Order: sequence, then structure tokens, then C-alpha cells
Amino acid sequence: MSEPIRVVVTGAAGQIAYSILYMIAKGDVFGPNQPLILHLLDIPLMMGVLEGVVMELADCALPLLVSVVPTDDPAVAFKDVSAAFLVGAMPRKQGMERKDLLAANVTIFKVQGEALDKYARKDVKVLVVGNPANTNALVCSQYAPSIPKENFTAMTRLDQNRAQSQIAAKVGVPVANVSNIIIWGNHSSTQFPDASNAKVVVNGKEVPAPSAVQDDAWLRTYFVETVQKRGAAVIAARKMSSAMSAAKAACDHVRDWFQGTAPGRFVSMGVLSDGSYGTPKDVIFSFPVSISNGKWQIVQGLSVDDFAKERLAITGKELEEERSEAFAVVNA
Ligand SMILES: NC(=O)c1ccc[n+]([C@@H]2O[C@H](COP(=O)([O-])OP(=O)(O)OC[C@H]3O[C@@H](n4cnc5c(N)ncnc54)[C@H](O)[C@@H]3O)[C@@H](O)[C@H]2O)c1
Ligand SMILES: O=C(O)C[C@H](O)C(=O)O
Repeated sequence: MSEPIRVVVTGAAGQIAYSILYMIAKGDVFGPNQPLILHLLDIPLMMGVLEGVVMELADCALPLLVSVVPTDDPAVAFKDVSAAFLVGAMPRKQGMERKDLLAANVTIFKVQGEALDKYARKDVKVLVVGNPANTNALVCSQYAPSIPKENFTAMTRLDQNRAQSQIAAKVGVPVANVSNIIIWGNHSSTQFPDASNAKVVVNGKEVPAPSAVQDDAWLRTYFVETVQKRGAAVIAARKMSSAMSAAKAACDHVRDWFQGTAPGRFVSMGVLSDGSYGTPKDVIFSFPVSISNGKWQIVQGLSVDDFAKERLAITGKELEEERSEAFAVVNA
């Protein structure tokens, strides 16, 4: 067994955390040979609830979980952490867009960026889940200048998983037969879920997703809209935002970041844009990335047709607008 690593989950008394903590603590992210010390951050008001979560983690009797540090102090929460799941933030309610949360949530990510800068390991890998996730990740990284910008990412893996599941159902194959779906842009209703470079295994043979689906109109309309609006559909049904699937996606994202992607496979992550595919620079934009040795790289040279280019421009513009709004709030 290796030495334990420290992992922080913020919003630890909330609903996503209630699923994610179990998944992380049982080894789904860092593997079955990596012991963990879990740091749990929430606000002072939630410390009583957090005590119950700590009791339940103990009662799970998980062999990899060395200890748990519940706290309302960012200095304690971020001390020496190797990975940070930044979940804690207000979720949207029915009728809201995720960017409506900007004013309420962006300051949290300024404060947590500062705390990461001061207390975390310099190689900490940060996943922002709290919405609006892309712009919060950008703000967080700006306030942590001593940590490389590539260590800050935003979650679009839930959108990728949703898209994968839609394609699998349409073709009538297990979800594991679908790979290389791309989510471009913002984790918002302007995102562009793109199956044009995806692959599907049908009758034991890997084929391009568009030939497996055989319905281009569906791919351009129903598929795109269903994924774009899935978060809202879950809120309408559950009266609360997605939690179990969000927790699973966060674990998928960080597992792949630490453990890498298989040859020829890519996943989608919100990362700092370098302008690839004509996107605006210096926003956190979701791209297809391949990962090895803990480093992601934007996959280059994929075909992007005019339909896709238009959609990339729309979601890129929204991210630029969010960036202006966010910095106006944190600089006020
Ligand atoms: N990126 C995605 O795909 C995705 C998916 C699902 C949900 N989300 C977002 O994740 C966030 C959390 O959702 P949830 O359902 O767990 O919400 P929740 O309300 O159940 O839990 C949020 C928790 O965060 C805590 N919190 C608030 N401010 C904090 C701070 N400054 N420091 C630490 N903790 C703080 C709250 O006290 C609460 O316990 C929301 O913003 C939601 O929109 C993102
Ligand atoms: O849609 C939301 O507000 C929650 C989350 O971002 C989701 O995609 O389910």
C-alpha cells in the first residue's frame, strides 16, 4: 500500500457529496491500493449535518479510508491536498439557467482559489462541479497563481455520460459500446454535444457513431437538445438537481485525470482554452482531451463542420460573457 493522499470535497454536507464520498472512499477514483484522508468542507451552519456524514463514513468500514477531517475552515480543508472536488455552491431551481447562479457562487471560488494557493500541494488537481462550473473554475485558478492553470478543470463529464447513454439507447447497444463523444464549450444549455467523431461497437465491430445511428436529423436536433436540457429535466422531475449522476461523473473525470485514457480514446473536460478549434482563449472551455501521466492534452485535428463551428461560436461567446460578469462581481 502507498502513503495516504489527502483529498478535499467541498459542500460535503450536500446532496452530491452524499454520493461522491462513498465512491471516492471505496477506491473508485484513486484505485484499490491508494489509502485516503478525506477533508470535508462545508459552512458553519452545516457542521451538525456533516457530523452525521462522518458517522456514516465510519460505519461504512472502508479499508482505504485512513481518516476524515470535517471542517468549516478552508485553511484546514485545503492543507496539503492532492485532489480537490469543489462541489459546494448553490444549485439552481426550476426555471433558472446555471448562469443565474453566478453572482451567488462566484465569490466562493475566489475564496477557495486563495485557500488552494496558500495551503494545497502545488500539483493539486482541481475539479469544479459547483455551477456555473466553467466560469467558477476560471475564477478559482486566477486566485491561485502559484498553481499551474492546467490543474483547474470544470466538469462536463455528466453531459458526456448523458450523451453516451442517449446514443447507446438509440442504437440499442450497452453504454460501454459507445466512446469518444465530445462535449464542446460551457456546461450550460449552449453546450454542443457532438457524436460526429464518436465510435459505437455494433455486432462486435467498431463503427462511426453517425453510421450506427443512421439518423443525422436526430443527431442534430433531439440528441443535442436532450443533452443540453437534461439537467433541467432532472430538476423538473426530482425538484432537486442531479446528484447521483453528478457524483459518478465527477469520479469518472478525476479517475481518468489521475489514471489516464486508453489509447485512441478521449474524454471531455472543461480546461483553459488555448484557442484550439477557433474557440476564445482564456475561458474554461470543454474540449476532447487525452490524458497520460496525469496531464491532459486537447485532441487536435478532429473534423469540425460548419454546423459544429456555429455551435462552438455560440457557447464560446456565452463563456466570454460569463467571464466579464464574474470578474465584475469578484472585483466589486
Ligand atoms: N457540473 C455539473 O455537471 C453539475 C452537476 C450537478 C450539480 N452541479 C452543481 O453542484 C453544486 C452542488 O450541488 P448539490 O446538489 O450538492 O447542492 P446542495 O445544496 O445539496 O449542497 C451544496 C453544499 O455546499 C455547501 N456550501 C455552500 N457554500 C459553501 C462554501 N463556501 N464552502 C463549502 N461548502 C459550501 C452548502 O452548505 C451545501 O451543504 C450546485 O452548484 C449544482 O448546480 C453541477
Ligand atoms: O442542471 C443543473 O443545474 C444541475 C447540473 O448542472 C446538471 O447538469 O444536472
